[in-house]
Amino acid sequence: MTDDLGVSHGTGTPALTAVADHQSKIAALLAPTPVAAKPLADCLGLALAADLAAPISLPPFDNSAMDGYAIRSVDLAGATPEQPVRLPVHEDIPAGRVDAPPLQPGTAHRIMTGAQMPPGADAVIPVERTDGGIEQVRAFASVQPGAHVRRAGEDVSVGATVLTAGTTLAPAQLGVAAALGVSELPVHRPVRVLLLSTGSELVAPGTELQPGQIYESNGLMLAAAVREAGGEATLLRFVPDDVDAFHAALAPHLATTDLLITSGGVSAGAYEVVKDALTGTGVEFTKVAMQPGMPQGCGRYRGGVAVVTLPGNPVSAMVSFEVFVRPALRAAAGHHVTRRPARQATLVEPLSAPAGKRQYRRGRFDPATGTVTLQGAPGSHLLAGLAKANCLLEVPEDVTELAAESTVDVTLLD
Ligand SMILES: Nc1nc2c(c(=O)[nH]1)N[C@H]1C(S)=C(S)[C@@H](COP(=O)(O)OP(=O)(O)OC[C@H]3O[C@@H](n4cnc5c(N)ncnc54)[C@H](O)[C@@H]3O)O[C@H]1N2
Ligand code: MOO
Repeated sequence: MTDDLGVSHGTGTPALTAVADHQSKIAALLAPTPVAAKPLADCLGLALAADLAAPISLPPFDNSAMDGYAIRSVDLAGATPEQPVRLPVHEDIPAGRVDAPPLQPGTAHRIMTGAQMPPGADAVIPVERTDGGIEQVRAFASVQPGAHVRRAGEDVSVGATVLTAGTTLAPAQLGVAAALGVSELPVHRPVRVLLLSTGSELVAPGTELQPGQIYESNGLMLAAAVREAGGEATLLRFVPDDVDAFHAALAPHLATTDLLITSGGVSAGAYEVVKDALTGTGVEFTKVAMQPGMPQGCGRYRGGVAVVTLPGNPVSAMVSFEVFVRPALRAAAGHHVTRRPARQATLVEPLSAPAGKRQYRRGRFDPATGTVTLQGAPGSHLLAGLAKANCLLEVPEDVTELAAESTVDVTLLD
């Protein structure tokens, strides 16, 4: 028997965990977050926790769609530029005026966009089709009954379901809630994520690199990914490679954390602090049949906080976040849409992939041509390729070669 490194073993080599199985395990770790009412201004990006029924109709009353004159359409029958119809103007109705007297036959009320239609009028003639008169008006065209009138309830009828539970609240959803007079909405609290990065070679961007050091990037990148997914992120960087220091760093945050995400320190080396500290606390480590992102772990720290341990290689960490964490995080925070948009695309160049692993390559999808171009080699340290990519290509476990022009599944990242 030969393992994924090409090394021969006896029959005791553990099988790789399937991607779907690890996804399910992580999804099962996160319970739905609590629900609370929040002011609309604080709801952007959160998931609505209950259907929203319209407390009023929209528009609430019949109103004019144009600046012009409220009239009876019969009074303008036959009006043309050559033979205009002349009507006396009795009232001015700006938006907000509600005491305009009923329109008498053969007269006009000057009316503004959004103003309530006066009783007796059945249409509006826009000012551009008239001479714009104040005392009297000459209309140069006829209009159909109902022309330029916005009817009460034509957008929303009172009681109708306007937004369903699980909707992610974006500007338009907040807009319609405000238009309905709703000031706060029941929403799920975001998942509170503690990000922890270890590694004695890591230093903060902005400082000078000493030999053997690299800049810490996973923590910042994953914190941004958590926020982009609608979660709350707290970042703990430069936790020393020491088991006691690791537990001490965690302790003050446990009561306010739903999910701990670590990166690094989980593979097969001698200084794997995450693995050393979390083994025996309820976290299990495994190798998943994917590339990048093979070394993974998850569980509950001392029976409480959910834990996901991501591999340290930066591309592995980000791809693993996309595949395992992001959908679980969104589901727990009540979002019905947990997955990013998927497309099928035509591969521009051939590629090779390892047998028995699902490969995620970084690509640029061109929506105009439906093609996808690889961004860099498969190596999981190649962060610049990820930064140029707008999608992940998925090569199934049983596929080792794809010719140019093959159809591939891609997940859009932006
Ligand atoms: N003998 C084996 N070696 C390795 C295996 C294996 O199965 N057997 N797996 C390889 C794979 S695949 C991966 S992925 C990595 C995962 O390693 P770790 O999760 O233990 O991560 P580290 O060793 O701590 O770091 C890996 C790499 O990433 C850099 N790193 C780590 N954290 C950060 C950070 N916060 N910001 C930027 N860069 C970071 C670190 O410097 C290393 O270069 O293991 C392989 N090895
Ligand atoms: O899984 Mo590692 O993620 O191949 O670099």
